[in-house]
Parts: sequence; structure tokens; C-alpha cells
Amino acid sequence: MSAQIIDGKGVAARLRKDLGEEVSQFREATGVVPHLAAILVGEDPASAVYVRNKQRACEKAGIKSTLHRLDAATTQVDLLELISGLNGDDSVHGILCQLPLPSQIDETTVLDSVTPIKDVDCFHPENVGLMVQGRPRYLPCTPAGCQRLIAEAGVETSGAHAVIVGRSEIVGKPMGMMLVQKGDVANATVTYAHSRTKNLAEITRQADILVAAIGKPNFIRGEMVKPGACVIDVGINRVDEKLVGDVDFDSVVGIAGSITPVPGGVGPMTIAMLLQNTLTAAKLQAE
Ligand SMILES: NC(=O)C1=CN([C@@H]2O[C@H](COP(=O)(O)OP(=O)(O)OC[C@H]3O[C@@H](n4cnc5c(N)ncnc54)[C@H](OP(=O)(O)O)[C@@H]3O)[C@@H](O)[C@H]2O)C=CC1
Ligand SMILES: Nc1nc(=O)c2c([nH]1)NC[C@@H]1CN(c3ccc(C(=O)N[C@@H](CCC(=O)O)C(=O)O)cc3)C=[N+]21
Repeated sequence: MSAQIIDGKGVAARLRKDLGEEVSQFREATGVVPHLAAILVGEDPASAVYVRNKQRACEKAGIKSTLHRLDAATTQVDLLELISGLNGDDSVHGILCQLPLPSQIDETTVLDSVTPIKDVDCFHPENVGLMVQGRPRYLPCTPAGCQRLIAEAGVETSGAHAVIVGRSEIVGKPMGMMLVQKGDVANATVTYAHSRTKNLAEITRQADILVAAIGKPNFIRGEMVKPGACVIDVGINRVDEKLVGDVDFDSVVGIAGSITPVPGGVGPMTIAMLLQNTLTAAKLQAE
């Protein structure tokens, strides 16, 4: 038996097509072109992939996208000044500052400086708070994409044991918060695991839904997975010029019930959700 391969690329393409139609209706009705401004400081392999793909996806969907590329030696003051300008620019609806940032820059200070209404990443404490309380303004892109893929795989989340490996503010933590909510594709019993977790394999083997957001190539091996589990691989790692996930696909595919590939799984969904949030942002600001 081999797992069902969850086609994130295909699902994302469908979502983007529908979204493109919504964008053109919005543009006709309001004369406003949704505009996403992205900031990339220095170089990071996963960010480079993201930047390239999302620029293209924005164009196709009728969303304007601008990229502000800053040198790795950029100071925090300069970055805050750029964000402040974008906050005040009425033609910009969404602001996305790529992580990780170089070590001379304090991530929290920078992310907090993005005005909440333009925070399409859902990083601002106001937006995180709203999401955790089950009344979201924006959903965090990667967890929302994962949630959609779990639904597409036909996996029941209600009462399922979801184990999230990783507790970052960008992926792991909000992923668990979404799956534990009351509601559709939620109502799961959630366990978080991280680098201090003892007996990791014992815990992951209890997962009906296993989300890997670790940043270590091929970390989750077959013996860590419960037969029939739904395995969502968030990892984007570059190994010998190739992209590999955090899940050792070859040893897991024969054990899991369903699995997302890398590439072609969660990554394209993150982009689809970002476009969705950008349209939402434009709508909120056109009111
Ligand atoms: N597909 C997509 O759209 C996206 C992909 N990514 C990718 O997902 C991966 C994770 O990203 P991100 O969450 O930002 O990464 P972080 O480095 O911020 O977080 C990694 C998490 O994994 C945990 N961890 C590290 N080593 C172990 C271990 N040996 N055992 C158990 N847990 C461990 C860490 O624990 P601790 O907290 O204790 O340090 C931490 O919570 C990366 O490959 C990244 O490129 C990220 C965003 C979007
Ligand atoms: N503020 C912020 N928000 C993020 O959401 C964020 C970030 N910073 N920093 C970097 C990570 C990484 N990330 C990816 C998104 C899509 C692909 C993606 O398109 N992946 C394709 C790659 C296809 C290819 O080009 O080969 C796939 O997996 O199929 C990759 C990586 C978002 N991140």
C-alpha cells in the first residue's frame, strides 16, 4: 500500500484561478488594484524560492506585486523606515517582510511595526490574537494552506490526534492553534513537539495527522509514523541544489495514508493563501 499523494500544486492552481476571477470583479467594481509589497533582506534559500514564485502568481491573478530587495547589512532603522513608508502608502494593501532577517535586526520589533490591516502574513499580535480567539481577520498563510490540504485529502480532523513538530510563530504554533479551534477542519486534539521534546518518535507515532515544520531535511522517517496517518510536510530545504522536505518521503510513503510532496505540496498553497489575504486586505481598505 502506498499513500495518497496530496496534490498541493493542483489545489493551489484551482484556488488561484477562482481568486483571479474575484480580483477582476473587485478591480472592475472599485477601480482599485490589490497591491502586495514584499521585503527581502539579504539572501535565504527558502525565501528566494518564495519570492520568485509569488511574484509570478501575483501577476497571473491580477495583483500588483513590488519587491524591495535590501542588502544583508541593512540596519534596523532603515528597514523600519521602509515599512513606515509602506504603512502610509494608500496604494499598498499588503506588506510581507520575509523571514529570517539578518541577526543585527530584531524580528519582533520589525514585524510589530507593520500596520495590522496590511499584515497579510498574520504576524502582528492583534491579528494573531484574533485568530487564536477564533475570529480571524487574516489566516496565517502556511497553516491555512496545510489545513486546506488536510481537507482535500478527505481526512477527518474532529477528534483526531494532530501532532505538530515545530513551534515557530510562522508555522508550528499557529498550525496547532487552528487545528484545536472549534469548527470545520478543526476540533483536533493537538500536541506540540519541539527540540526539547523527549521520546519524539513515541509521540509522532500517535499522530493521526502529523505536521512537520522543523527545517531539517528528511527528519521524519517511516518508523516515526503511524500506519495510515496524514503527513503534511512543511519543510523547504535545499540539498545539492534540490528541494527536500522535513519528511523522508521514500520511507514514509509506504506507511502513511496520505502525504504532501516537496515540491508540489504546502509551498504552492502558502502562495495561494497569501494572494487570498492580499485581496482581503484590499477589500478591507477599500471600505
Ligand atoms: N512551505 C512553506 O510555505 C513554508 C516552509 N517553511 C519551511 O518550514 C521549515 C520550518 O520553518 P520554521 O517554522 O520557520 O522554522 P524554525 O527554525 O523557526 O522552527 C523550527 C522548529 O522545529 C523545532 N526543531 C528543531 N529541531 C528539532 C528536533 N531535532 N526535534 C524536534 N523539533 C525540532 C524547533 O524547536 P525549538 O523551538 O525548540 O527550537 C522549532 O520549533 C523550514 O524548512 C522552512 O524553510 C517555512 C515557512 C513556509
Ligand atoms: N514572512 C514570511 N512569510 C512566509 O510565508 C515565508 C517567509 N517569510 N520566509 C520563507 C518561507 C518559505 N516560504 C515558501 C513559500 C512557498 C514556497 C514554494 O513556492 N514552494 C514550491 C517550490 C517550487 C519550486 O520552485 O521548485 C513548492 O514547494 O512546490 C517555498 C517557500 C514562505 N516563507
